[in-house]
Amino acid sequence: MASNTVYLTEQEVQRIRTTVKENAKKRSELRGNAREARGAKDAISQATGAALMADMGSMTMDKAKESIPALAVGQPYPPCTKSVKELQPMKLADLTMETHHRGRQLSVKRASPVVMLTSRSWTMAQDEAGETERLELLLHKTRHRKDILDSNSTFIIKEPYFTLTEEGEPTLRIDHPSDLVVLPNTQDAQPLAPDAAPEEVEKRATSHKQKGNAALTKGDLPLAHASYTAGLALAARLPTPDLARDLHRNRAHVNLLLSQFDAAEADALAALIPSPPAEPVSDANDDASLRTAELNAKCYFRAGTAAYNLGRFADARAHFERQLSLMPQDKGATANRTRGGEEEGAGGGALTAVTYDIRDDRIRVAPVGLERAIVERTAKNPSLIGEVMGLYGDWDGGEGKGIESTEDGPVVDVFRVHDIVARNAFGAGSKDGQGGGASAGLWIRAAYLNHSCVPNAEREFVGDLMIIRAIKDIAAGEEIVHSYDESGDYEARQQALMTTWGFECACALCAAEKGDDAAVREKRAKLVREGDEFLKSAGSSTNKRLAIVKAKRLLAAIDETYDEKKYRGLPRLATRRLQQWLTAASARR
Ligand SMILES: C[S@@+](CC[C@H](N)C(=O)[O-])C[C@H]1O[C@@H](n2cnc3c(N)ncnc32)[C@H](O)[C@@H]1O
Repeated sequence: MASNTVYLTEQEVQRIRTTVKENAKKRSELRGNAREARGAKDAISQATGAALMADMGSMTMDKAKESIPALAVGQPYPPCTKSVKELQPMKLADLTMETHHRGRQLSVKRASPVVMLTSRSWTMAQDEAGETERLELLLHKTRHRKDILDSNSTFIIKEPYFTLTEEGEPTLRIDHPSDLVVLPNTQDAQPLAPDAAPEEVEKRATSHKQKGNAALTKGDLPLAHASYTAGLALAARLPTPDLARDLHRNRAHVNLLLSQFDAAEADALAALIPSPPAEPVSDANDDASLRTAELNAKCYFRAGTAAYNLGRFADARAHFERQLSLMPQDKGATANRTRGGEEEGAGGGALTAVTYDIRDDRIRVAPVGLERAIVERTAKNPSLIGEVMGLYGDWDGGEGKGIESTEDGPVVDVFRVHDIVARNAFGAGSKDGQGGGASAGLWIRAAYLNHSCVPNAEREFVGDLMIIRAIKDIAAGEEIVHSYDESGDYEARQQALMTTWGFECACALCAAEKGDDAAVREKRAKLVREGDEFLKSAGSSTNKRLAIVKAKRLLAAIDETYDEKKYRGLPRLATRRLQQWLTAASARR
């Protein structure tokens, strides 16, 4: 994104820098020190008070204060790449300061209310030995729109990281969602004997299905999903597949609602009834085949919706075509089919944060809502992980590089997502990505396009649909390039490209501008600034004729700074905005 530099006062910048650096120093000095035990009673009452304050704050003005969180970034570490089974259990008493306890796992339960803040939530947790410690979850603190910590389940923390909060308080801190495993609440599960009679198995599986349906009606999607899954485990033991198909079909629907599109498509296809042959139903008396066609059409609709949301438009179209061929009279199917072929950006989440990156000492505004949406979407849909993680980012994942799952589920490195978003996201609704992080999105295919100041393509948006449009003839095999930053001022452009994307542009235009005399460049930059000032006031000018004369004069002055021969065939970016204004103003006259 071109405009992710935030304008803070020098004092504020210094304060953020100093705090983050001092914290980093303090943390490194404490590394390896033994943890100090906490008094359970005090710890719990501290969390209870803070939770109350946070709740009250969320209803009052304090929310605004927390709604732009400040986050220190640039000290990435990989997520745990082992399964819980492969890790050695440890106790809270074994924790040492500023340590990633590699190869270990910690089992705790929540012992206090959850303090829910915008970018993080925390609680006091207790292990079996009765020790208490603070546990904090960053950014990715919700699952199924519910705070993960707000649960009575057992939490397994994989390779726990024990550190200090920004305020200097010791805490267990979880950045990668996959480092926290929430054990299902198995209290009421009574396993069925392996040799139970099929009637008994069917009865139990049906009861899970009914429980799932009831949960779905109430909107309790996680419970509906768990119930259908429990039902499926039993239905697999039955001699006939009908109940399993029903459960798959229902779970496909829940998976769609949970944005688990990989699983939704797999469920929908597993629910297909293979016979009678998939033909249009012509004989209305044939109830059984009509019912089969209806059910299969439903499956194809769910599979199509899933594929569409995964950005696999050809597959989505194929599924919708099948739905349509089974139920030609179904108008919904026709509408769905026409949607296949649209491009989609993974938008979502207007939350922004001020970040201080320790690596380059810079303060930026990061669209952390987008990061969170991408982490959630990829973690729920593992088929997308490779595509997203293949994009360019500074942190390559370290030891976790290329690892997309463990036995416990998908693994998404949040630090890599952060860096990828910084280098690859664009703001929808404006060509240059200006407009802050609120409407930012990651368009995976477009993100593979490189920059040139002499582009052969431009991006445009229709809603969240990004269109890459050729602006000149492009030969077969020629690289398609667009401009990340169209600033007419060479220095400003180079600075934006370096700050946001980390490279120095070496295109023909930059080579020519770099070769210009410093005095010429300064003169041009000064005229561009003058032009910008002029454009700001030109709209309100009462004497249009005079304004046009002035614009033409400025344009001629900028033009003069370009050497005719050297700039032959190259765009004169510094003149662009004035040119555009003049064209529009002349047309209006
Ligand atoms: C949006 S990505 C473009 C795709 C990227 N090249 C890749 O392979 O994933 C932006 C990154 O590509 C590189 N890049 C893009 N245009 C470039 C150019 N003209 N010169 C050098 N590096 C460029 C920079 O590293 C930049 O941070």
